[in-house]
Amino acid sequence: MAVIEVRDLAKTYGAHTALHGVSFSVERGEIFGLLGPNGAGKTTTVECVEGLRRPDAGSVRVLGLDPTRDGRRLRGLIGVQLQEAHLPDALRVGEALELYASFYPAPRDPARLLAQWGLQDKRRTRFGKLSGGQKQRLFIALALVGDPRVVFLDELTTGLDPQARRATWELVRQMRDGGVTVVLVSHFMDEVAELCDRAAILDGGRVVAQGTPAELVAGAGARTTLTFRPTAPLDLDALAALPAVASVARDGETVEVTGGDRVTDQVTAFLARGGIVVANLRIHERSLDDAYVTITGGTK
Ligand SMILES: Nc1ncnc2c1ncn2[C@@H]1O[C@H](COP(=O)(O)OP(=O)(O)OP(=O)(O)O)[C@@H](O)[C@H]1O
Repeated sequence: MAVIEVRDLAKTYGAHTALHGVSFSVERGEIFGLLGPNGAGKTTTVECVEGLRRPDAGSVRVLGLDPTRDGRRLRGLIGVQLQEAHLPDALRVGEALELYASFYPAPRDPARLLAQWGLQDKRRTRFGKLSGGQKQRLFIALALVGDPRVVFLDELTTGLDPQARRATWELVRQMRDGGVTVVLVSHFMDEVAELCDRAAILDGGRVVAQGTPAELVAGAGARTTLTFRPTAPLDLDALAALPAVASVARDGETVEVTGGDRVTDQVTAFLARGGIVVANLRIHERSLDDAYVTITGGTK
């Protein structure tokens, strides 16, 4: 069942159209990514879904509720990761969680959340004294304290070291495995490839691609590129006729072949059949990062 259903969402700020009919849906228990370059419309979209912004046209349903009409009820069911500026430096970690817990009818136990997010030793530490990673974990704990069914995470791991990023990803998976639906706004393709079950790429206020990370990669064109230098004459037409090969090009002595899933097997078998030894063989598998650059024209 779709937990979030967005249809033909449109939003204009003065003369500037930020969203031109955005549609996507998020299923229960998914981690869904929203990607796109600066100004693509991610924040506007998420704010319309959260009920913080009123769309000009289109429809949004979250857990069956209309965020513009049923905003109060909806806010009790969703969690939003805050940005840093929203907490005063003097507030202690434990106080922040107790305060946010007091806003909800059936909050999670703050002490358990602190332990779960590795902040039990920081209960009495003031917000201003936390490291970047600890602040991030506190924001996530605050987003979860109301026991939400849908959580919105924005720039989840910005500023975290590689180890802290991986630890955060693991906690987000645990969140999902506990039945929470997660919407993740991100600029990091490795994060999306690692975490998201599905994602939509926004560009210029439109959804330009959506699917699983693997589908996004496959949809952006040839998946694999092989380059090599043959040490004997090579029949390029016969190479191009192999079923998995999409293109063959020669640049000086180097041959570049692109193609689908089986291209590496077919090209190496072809070379072996002809007894052709190659030098400098390189195989590049298209990543989500490559696909994103192709889809959005290179900006992040
Ligand atoms: N309150 C506003 N008033 C006027 N224009 C706005 C307002 N908020 C956003 N915009 C414009 O709408 C477009 C979409 O902005 P939005 O913040 O939704 O993009 P974004 O994808 O979240 O970008 P970023 O990655 O930079 O956060 C941008 O061109 C932005 O300048």
